[in-house]
Amino acid sequence: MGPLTLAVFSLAVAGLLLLTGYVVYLCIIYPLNNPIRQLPGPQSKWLVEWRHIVMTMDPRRSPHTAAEFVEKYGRNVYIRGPVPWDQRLFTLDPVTMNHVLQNTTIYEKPWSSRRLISGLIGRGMLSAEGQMHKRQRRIATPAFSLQAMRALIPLVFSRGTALQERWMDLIREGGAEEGKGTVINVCSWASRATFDVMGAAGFDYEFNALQNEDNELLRAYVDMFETAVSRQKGGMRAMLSMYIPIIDKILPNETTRFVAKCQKVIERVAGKLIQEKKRKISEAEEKGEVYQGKDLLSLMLKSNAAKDLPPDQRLSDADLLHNINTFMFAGTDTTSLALTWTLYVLALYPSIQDRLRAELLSVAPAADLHTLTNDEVQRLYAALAELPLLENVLRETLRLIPPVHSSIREATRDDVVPVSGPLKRTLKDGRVVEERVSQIAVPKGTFVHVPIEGFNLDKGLWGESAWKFDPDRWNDLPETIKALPGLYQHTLTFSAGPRACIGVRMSVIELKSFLFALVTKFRFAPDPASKIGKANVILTRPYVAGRQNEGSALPLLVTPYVPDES
Ligand code: HEM
Repeated sequence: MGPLTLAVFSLAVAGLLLLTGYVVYLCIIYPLNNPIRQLPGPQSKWLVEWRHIVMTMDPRRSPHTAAEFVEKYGRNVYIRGPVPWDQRLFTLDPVTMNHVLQNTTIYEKPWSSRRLISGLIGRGMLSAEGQMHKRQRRIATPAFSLQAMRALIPLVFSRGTALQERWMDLIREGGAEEGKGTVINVCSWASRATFDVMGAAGFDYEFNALQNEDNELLRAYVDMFETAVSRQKGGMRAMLSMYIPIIDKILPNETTRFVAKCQKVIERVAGKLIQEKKRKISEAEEKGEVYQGKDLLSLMLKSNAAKDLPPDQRLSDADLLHNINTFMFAGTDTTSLALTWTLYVLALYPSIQDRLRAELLSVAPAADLHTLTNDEVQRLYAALAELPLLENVLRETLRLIPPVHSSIREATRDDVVPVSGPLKRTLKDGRVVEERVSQIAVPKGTFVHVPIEGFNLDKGLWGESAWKFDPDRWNDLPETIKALPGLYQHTLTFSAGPRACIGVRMSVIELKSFLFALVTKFRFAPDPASKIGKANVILTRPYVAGRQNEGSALPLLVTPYVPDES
């Protein structure tokens, strides 16, 4: 063996030893020494552990799991993620949760989930951390102000009216007899409508998804997001790509090639839109005018060009494009699923549906929606915003079926988190004892599971009826609720703290406007041929039992509402 070969060999051996040492540390030493393991929790004996994730994240099981955890182990529980170094704190303690969600410099989104998002839509607000995130959020905040959102109301209403008209067409085309309806997959239509809203409101672009789904940019977004959804269901390769992302580069498969193709289309078409917008803004400036664009992109470009913004705080065109992608990803299916689930619960509770319709009709203008002027639409929305049952129905559906089921954070340094009550510990002989402590140690690298649905459905906080749809509960909330963290009505549906949803106002406007357009024109009833189940595939989606492989669907019997029938 020559000296060069020997050196290469020695280096390779040293590298292998280092790698083995690191793997041993990650898989054995770090997990065994993490004090989080002292907390009680379900057993785990395996190197690769999926059961805890399934128990806590599958919406068919998760409410039972959370209730059982609180009963058996208390509100701070140790669970395992899929890999041994994924040591998780599962907390249903509002004080602990508040600490984690407020302290965004300590608790970040884990590298693996950020990579997954950024690999798809780039480094927008959803996946950025630290200064980069702050910069993006600062530039975007004015675009989501109350005033900016109000300006979008007529645009949102026009898409609600278009959806109403499309459903009327479907009922006519279905050849339903007078007074009879047809079965409509409300899930896919709600999704098309929210894509149209986001195209127009996000970057002044008409997808025309309610007319057909052929638009090149629409197809790129829809196909790319669907690939992400199907990947969530997907086996060993998906897991390997999550933890060892370079695999996608070295061994691209059909999925990675397909996503790259969609990204190219988005870069080309949406990239051109950004350039056109910039041109329009500077043309207006040259004429001494202010460009009047009301869409999120125009408003972000304006705040990005503000004279008092230091140059190192400005976003590049790539950052802007990634944030447009982020709004498409974070703002379309979330809202369409919220609408879908609301129509579903209204179908299950016809008396509440009737009460809601009566309330909506009490503010309905005599003229058809599409004939209203912008001012009339604004007045109509102002009246809708004051309706108590509409507000309660929305709060209650968003509480009961939050589209984002749960989230996750990782401690980027050692921390101690406050806890509100005694901790339970399971002794070796199986006895459970309670210990009075005010905080627990959370070492760097520990994951914190954020059970959004878990908090929203907690019977200890919301009372025995927590799992039931009861919009009237909002007229008389228990005191325990008012101390809960949450951006929206004491629920975690839109998360909490500096990383909470930026689009909450926009989605409420969409949901109220769409509910007005749909519930005043149609009656909704369950489709007797379809049993609906829930699954958490990135978001909590409806599926028809036995037909899960056809994708997310929620067929409802939709019948035109005839005003004098009740
Ligand atoms: C019913 C509808 C919606 C729900 C339930 C929802 C829920 C959420 C939740 C739970 C988060 C936090 C995610 C996490 O911590 O992992 C979030 C973040 C976010 N949402 Fe929404 N969202 C909705 C609509 C929208 C809309 C309409 C937009 C934009 C147009 C939007 C844009 C965003 C963005 C950009 C973030 C990241 C914020 C940040 O990290 O600073 N969302 N959303």
